[in-house]
Amino acid sequence: MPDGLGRGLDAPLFERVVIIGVGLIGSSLARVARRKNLARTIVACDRSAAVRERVVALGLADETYEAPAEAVRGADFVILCVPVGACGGVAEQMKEGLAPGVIVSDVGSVKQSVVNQVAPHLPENALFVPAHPVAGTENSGPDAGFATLFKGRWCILTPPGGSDAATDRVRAFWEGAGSNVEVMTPAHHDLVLAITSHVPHLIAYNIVGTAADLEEVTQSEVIKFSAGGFRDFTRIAASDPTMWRDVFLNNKDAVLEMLGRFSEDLTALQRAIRWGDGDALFNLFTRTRAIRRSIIDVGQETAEPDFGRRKVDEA
Ligand SMILES: NC(=O)c1ccc[n+]([C@@H]2O[C@H](COP(=O)([O-])OP(=O)(O)OC[C@H]3O[C@@H](n4cnc5c(N)ncnc54)[C@H](O)[C@@H]3O)[C@@H](O)[C@H]2O)c1
Ligand SMILES: O=C(O)C(=O)C[C@]1(C(=O)O)C=C[C@@H](O)C=C1
Repeated sequence: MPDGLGRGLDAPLFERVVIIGVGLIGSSLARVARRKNLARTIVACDRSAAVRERVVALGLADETYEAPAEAVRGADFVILCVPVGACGGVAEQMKEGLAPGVIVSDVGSVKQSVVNQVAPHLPENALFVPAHPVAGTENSGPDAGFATLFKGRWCILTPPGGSDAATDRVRAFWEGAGSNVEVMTPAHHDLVLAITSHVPHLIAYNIVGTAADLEEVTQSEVIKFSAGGFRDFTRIAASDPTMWRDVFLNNKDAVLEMLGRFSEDLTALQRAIRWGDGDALFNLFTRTRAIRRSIIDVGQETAEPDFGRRKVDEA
C-alpha cells in the first residue's frame, strides 16, 4: 500500500542520496539515512582523502567519490554538507553530473548566501530546497557524527517558491531523521539564527579569547578555574574555525544588526552595575531564568552539565 508520498511502505524514501562533505553533519545524515531506510543507496563525496578513508572504514556509504560531478550521477537527492563558503564551488563542480528532476539541498547555517551561491549553477530542471538542521556539536569530521543528532531538533527549510512537492519530500526526509520541520524565507532564517546561534558563538569565541589574553590570568589558571560558566563558553568556542569563519562572512548584515542590539543592551547592563541599579539587574536575570526554564525541563538537568550533546546512539 502506498504512503502519502506514493511509495510502498518498505520502500526507501529516496533511491540514491549523495552527501557531499562527510563531516559531523554529513556523516550523521548518512548514519540516520541507513538506520531509518531513507535511501536505497548512500553515496559519499569528500575532497579529503583522509575523510574518504574514514567513510569506508566506518561503513557510512555504499559508494565513495572525490569528484562531485561523478558522485551525483543518477542521484534523486543531493545534499551539500560542506562549509557555507564552499557551497558555490561544489555546485559548480557537480552541475554537469546532475540528472533531470534531482532535488538539491544543503545543511548550511546561513541560507541567503547559500541560495545566492548555488542557484545560478543549477540546471532549470533541478529542484532546490535549502535546509538547516538546528542541531550540532562543537566537534567535526566523520567520526564525530551520530544517528540521533537530529532527533527532536528543528530543521528549517527555505524553498524559493514556498512549499511544493520537492519541499514535501525534503520535509519527509528530515522528519524521517527525527526532526521537526519549519518553512521560512532565507532572509528571516538568517536574522533569527543571527541572534540565536551566530552571535552566541561570537560571544563565546570573544570571551575565551579575552580570558586567554589577560596577562594576570595565565593559560593554566583559565583551565584550572574553568569548572563553572566559563567552561560552557569553552565548549562553544571549540567549534570548527572554518565553519564559523564562513558563517560570519556570509551572514554579515544580520550578525552586525544583532550585535548592535546586543552592544546597546550590554551598555545598559554596564550602567546598571556602575550606578548600583540592583532592580534592573534582578529583573533581567529573573526574565532570563524563566526563559531557560521554559526551554529545558529542569527536572532532567543533572549536577554534571552535559557539555555538548552526547553520542547516545539509541534509535
Ligand atoms: N557543526 C554544526 O554544529 C552544524 C550544525 C548545523 C549545520 N551545520 C552546517 O553544516 C555544514 C557542515 O558542517 P560540519 O560541522 O559537518 O563540518 P565538518 O568540518 O565536520 O565537515 C565538513 C566536510 O566537508 C568537506 N569539504 C570541505 N570543503 C569541501 C569541498 N569544497 N568539496 C568537498 N568536500 C568539502 C570537509 O573535508 C569535511 O569532511 C556547514 O555548512 C555548517 O554550517 C553545522
Ligand atoms: O550545540 C552546538 O554545539 C551548536 O552550536 C549547534 C548549533 C547552534 O548554534 O545551536 C550551531 C550551528 C548550527 O548551524 C546549528 C546548531
